[in-house]
Amino acid sequence: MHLYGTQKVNENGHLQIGGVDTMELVKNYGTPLYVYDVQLIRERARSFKHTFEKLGVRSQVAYASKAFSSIAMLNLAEEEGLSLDVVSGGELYTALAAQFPTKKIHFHGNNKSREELLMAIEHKIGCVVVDNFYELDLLTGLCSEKDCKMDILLRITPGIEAHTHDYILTGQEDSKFGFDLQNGQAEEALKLSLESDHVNLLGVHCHIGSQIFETTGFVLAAHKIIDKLHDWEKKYSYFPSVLNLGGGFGIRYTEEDVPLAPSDYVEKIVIEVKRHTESLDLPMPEIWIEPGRSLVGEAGTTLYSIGSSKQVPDVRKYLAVDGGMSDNIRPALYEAKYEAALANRPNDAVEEYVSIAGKCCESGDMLIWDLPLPKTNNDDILAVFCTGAYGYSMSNNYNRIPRPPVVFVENGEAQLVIRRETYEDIIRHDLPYNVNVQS
Ligand SMILES: Cc1ncc(COP(=O)(O)O)c(C=O)c1O
Ligand SMILES: N[C@@H](CCCC[NH3+])C(=O)O
Repeated sequence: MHLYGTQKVNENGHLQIGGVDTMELVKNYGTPLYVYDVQLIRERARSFKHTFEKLGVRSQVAYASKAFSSIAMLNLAEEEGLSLDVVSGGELYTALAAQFPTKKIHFHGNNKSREELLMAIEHKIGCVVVDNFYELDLLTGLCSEKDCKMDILLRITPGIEAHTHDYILTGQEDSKFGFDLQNGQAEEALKLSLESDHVNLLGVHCHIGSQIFETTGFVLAAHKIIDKLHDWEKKYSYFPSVLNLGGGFGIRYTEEDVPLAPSDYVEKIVIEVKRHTESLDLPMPEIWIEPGRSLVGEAGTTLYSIGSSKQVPDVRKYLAVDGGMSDNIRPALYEAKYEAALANRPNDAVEEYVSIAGKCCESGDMLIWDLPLPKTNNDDILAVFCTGAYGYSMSNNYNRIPRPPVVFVENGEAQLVIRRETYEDIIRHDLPYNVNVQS
């Protein structure tokens, strides 16, 4: 069993996280339950930040809040000195509710609405990462109406195929995101931005995909962009102050995944960017990155109660838990793999292989295939590891299942930071249909 962060097997023989016995957590908060190891999140954030400091490079490390957005999480991000990437009015609203410093918020998205851009303008956020011509036109129009100027980055698609799942690739030419670097769109966007009195072009952005284990893709993207910036500097006498290389740094879900440490990703990429800019006699831009998964992924564990089981003779045994694709849709969506263990007796010997099913009415609602476990009973608690990124944030109410709560643990203390949804919450927005009422 691989233990993450502060996880250990304690004197009771139970899995402990952040100094708190997971059986205590189950007793106090029930299951399913998302548990976050706060110290591990802090360590990750510090590792990214300190590496930039060590290399003497001006930087911003923006937490990509799509990975897990909640007021408490954003409080933590602020405490650790991170900036913030939001991609919707809802994520921005959460940041405002958390009183996150607005100047450190970057607004992403490939189809920001007029209302969302107005929200960004009204709250004077740090910058908008402009994704397309429609948005550039909309934003300059709104800034003109409001008589203001917004700092922007242009999102560029560098034409890089990173090695990851097709659905989480974003840097290739045939992508819904960004201005294409090869076909002239990026240059056209640059010209329009430089001509506008209502946007201030801070620099360029690219994000090549997610769950990436090598630095080759990042370095290739940076090189392609810097080469183009070199041409543009000669043509337009413009060189950006910011190069944002996005997120996408991989984490360990299973033993098949061998990610680099955050410091290694940063160090390798920054050294290459420095080398390349120097070779072209260009200034070193400020480097921004946007890690999501790598800040929170390994810090999250989901605790489930074990319920029914079914033996398909000579094929497999299914073991069902009290959650599933409603709290972790990644296996169904990406065939994502996870490891798990019994939280109440993690060191017991393996006796069989079982496949962990969710409780949703969907054959594809399987969390883990062929998991080695001791023989289980209904008092057992299954801990699924590494669920901190895109677990809660992609959770849903399929089959009208309430979302589980989230607990932060640190230094032996547990704190509820998102409460469990109730059935009342589930019907909160429903209205009856009364055929006799015309409205
Ligand atoms: C623009 C942008 N930045 C950052 C991220 C965060 O990615 P990850 O969670 O893989 O670090 C994403 C999501 O893939 C993204 O689309
Ligand atoms: N949600 C995805 C990654 C997409 C990231 C957003 N661009 C995942 O769970 O892996």
